[in-house]
Amino acid sequence: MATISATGSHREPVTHVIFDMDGLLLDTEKFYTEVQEIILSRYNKTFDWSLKAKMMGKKAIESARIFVEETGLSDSLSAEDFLVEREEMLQKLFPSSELMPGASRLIRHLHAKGIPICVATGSHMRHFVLKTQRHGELFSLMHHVVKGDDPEVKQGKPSPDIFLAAAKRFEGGPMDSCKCLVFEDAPAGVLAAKNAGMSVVMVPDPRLDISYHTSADQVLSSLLDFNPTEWGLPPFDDAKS
Ligand SMILES: O=P(O)(O)OC[C@@H](O)CO
Ligand SMILES: [Mg+2]
Repeated sequence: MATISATGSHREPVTHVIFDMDGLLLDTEKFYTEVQEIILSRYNKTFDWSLKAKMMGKKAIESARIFVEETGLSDSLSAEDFLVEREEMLQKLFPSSELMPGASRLIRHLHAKGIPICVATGSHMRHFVLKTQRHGELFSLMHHVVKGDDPEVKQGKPSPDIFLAAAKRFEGGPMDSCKCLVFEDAPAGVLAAKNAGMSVVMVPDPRLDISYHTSADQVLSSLLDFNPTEWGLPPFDDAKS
């Protein structure tokens, strides 16, 4: 089934699109999960999706603090040391990052139709470069990319900072928030988009608790299920009428 839920039945037509990156365009959330499971196993603890839900989409140091606190490890492992340990493993994994289903099709479609598109990711510059190194041509279609270590992003998601900065940098910006559609996979990202006054399509991992779906305007199981015309955007050329 394409649409899991559509909590906001009234859809504002949009003119600009902002994409999250990790877990939405790129299948990189699995790398974070993998290394966090390895680190926790050293302490005979297990990683679960309730903790994952709190960490994903956030700036590295913010999610590291959540990790050590929620797992009760803060006395033996600082957030900073956790990041150092995680980093060594992540750096080897990121260059093999693959696209999520439907990401290439949707980006190419919107770009071809002249819809301004950009990326707003909690990832900092160094990680962004590693993750996108096999996808340079696709990411070059973005009008701009706002990263987590951008000076304008004072606070990570769920703060609206990153999406407001993204809306500002479009041609003729700042764009009206209500004209911007955000695609997100993370609960913190969905809240950040809503805090910025934008519409948001959530494409969550199926392991995420469905209680996190309620803030999104639409919830899809894949980017392949997105119907641009529902949002006032041009239809896919191969769309069936
Ligand atoms: O904002 P995104 O692109 O999901 O990046 C966050 C990332 O650093 C890991 O969750
Ligand atoms: Mg994400």
